[in-house]
Amino acid sequence: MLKTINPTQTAAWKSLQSHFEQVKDTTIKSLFADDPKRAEKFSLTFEDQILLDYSKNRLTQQTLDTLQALAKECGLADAIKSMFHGEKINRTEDRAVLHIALRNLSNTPIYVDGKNVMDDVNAVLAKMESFSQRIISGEWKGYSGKAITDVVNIGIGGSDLGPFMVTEALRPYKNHLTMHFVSNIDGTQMVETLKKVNPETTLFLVASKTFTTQETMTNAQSARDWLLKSAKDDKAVAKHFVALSTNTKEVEKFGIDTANMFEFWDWVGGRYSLWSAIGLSIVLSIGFDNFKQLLAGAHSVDQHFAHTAPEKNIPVILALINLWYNNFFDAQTEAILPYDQYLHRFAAYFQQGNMESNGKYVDRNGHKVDYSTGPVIWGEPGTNGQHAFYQLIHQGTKLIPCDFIAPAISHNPLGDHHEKLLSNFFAQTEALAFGKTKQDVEQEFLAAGKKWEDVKDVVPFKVFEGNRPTNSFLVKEMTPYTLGALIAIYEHKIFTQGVIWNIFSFDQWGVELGKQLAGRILPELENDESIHSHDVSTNRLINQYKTWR
Ligand SMILES: O=P(O)(O)OC[C@H]1O[C@@H](O)[C@@H](O)[C@@H](O)[C@@H]1O
Repeated sequence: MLKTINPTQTAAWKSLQSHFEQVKDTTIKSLFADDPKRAEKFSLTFEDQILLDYSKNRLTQQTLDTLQALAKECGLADAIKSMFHGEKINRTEDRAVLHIALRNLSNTPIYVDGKNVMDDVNAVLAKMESFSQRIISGEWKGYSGKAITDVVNIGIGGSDLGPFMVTEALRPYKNHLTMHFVSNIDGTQMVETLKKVNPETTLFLVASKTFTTQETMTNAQSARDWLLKSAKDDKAVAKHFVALSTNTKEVEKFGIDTANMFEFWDWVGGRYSLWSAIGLSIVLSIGFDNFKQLLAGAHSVDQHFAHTAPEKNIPVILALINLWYNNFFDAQTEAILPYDQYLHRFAAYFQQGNMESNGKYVDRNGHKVDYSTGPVIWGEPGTNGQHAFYQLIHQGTKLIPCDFIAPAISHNPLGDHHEKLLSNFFAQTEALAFGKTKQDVEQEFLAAGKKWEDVKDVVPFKVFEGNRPTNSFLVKEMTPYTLGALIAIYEHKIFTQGVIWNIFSFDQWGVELGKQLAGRILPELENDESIHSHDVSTNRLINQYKTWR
């Protein structure tokens, strides 16, 4: 089970506080000057596929050692064992946390309540394999006898972001099926999607762990109505709708045959579910063998996380580095910056992954914390971000630790595009770490033959103080395997931080209040009567809406 220690009360935290006072003004530049072997010491390679360089950070070996001592005092090693052994570490929902079982290709038994979950996991994987083969080969026919050409995944949050991110990231592995994702309750997304597809050849995947989520159920109902308008026979539903869910009863109620249901279980968190039946859109898009490679990459990282010494453990090190900025430098955000267009939803995916997991102010004792927990996660692919928000990262007043991710081998070697992309990837972390001094700026002006009088006023604006921390992930090639590994690295980083912050990373009560209030407001919108039941601001907004609509 997880310990319930306030991290700030540990001996290691106190050491970190005094250590912070000693090193807070040390620059990355001086750390490199003092140790020519720094890049070698502060980097790790995962299976000759991913090089993680974390040397461009504001930390010393002593920082890392003390952070490791903190993780130890907070019971990280036991917490990892608890998760892998299927203990109910999601205590507020009384559930185990076993996304690692979904990709447990070694098939070692994992028990929950005395039952080996691997039997069910393997059965659903086999069902996903045979179903996807029938769809991809064209053997499965729609109501009018035509093969499926388009797949629409209807889901939101964890039932959308993961499958969408991965199918985009693995486009080079795609088959002929066209994938669509509808998540928003805003009818616009469904209407625009339905314009692109033909009811005779479209398969809808209704993806919802609970099968009660308002957005998904409303979208699924509209899609069903749209299908039946053409098919004019309820029997068509069985040929065009499948469900990905944990809730058999609700699936039946919706009218989807449970033979067309792909099950998963309450020990799979929504934001950790792309490895489960929720990944069916991924399987349909890239085929089962590639999906299995995705699982294999994640499984390999699971083994690394569970069995590698903490000082060589990639997710642990990443967790500690960002905790250092979050809790000692008071950094509020972290940017994820993939230099890979295919990863354009990677930051959005981990926005949910991280913020829904560690955005908590109540600790595992039920008390309000007096330290900072999960950061704001954001990011966009490079080089687009460089021409938008990097100004603030380079010269703003906020400290923003950044993760840079790039593949060495491009799937699209067009002219010298990839060299140009990668030159930017390398240049940015160098610029952020080492900056540009006043002397450099002056030298540059002199070399360009400028007169000192003409340029001296502009010098301060051209100085980069540097010392902005980054991690670099250089991935050999973005394959299903390496992508699976990369996602699992981030998942376990989030887990590690949650353990140390003494919070529950696998519930999400913070999403409930808004849902509850929307449920109360919806019937109030049915007529044009003036509303007085809320605070004055909300009343006014509702009443203005009623006059304008
Ligand atoms: O998969 P379903 O049950 O539709 O949930 C979709 C999403 O709903 C939200 O409210 C959150 O709870 C997310 O964690 C979840 O991924």
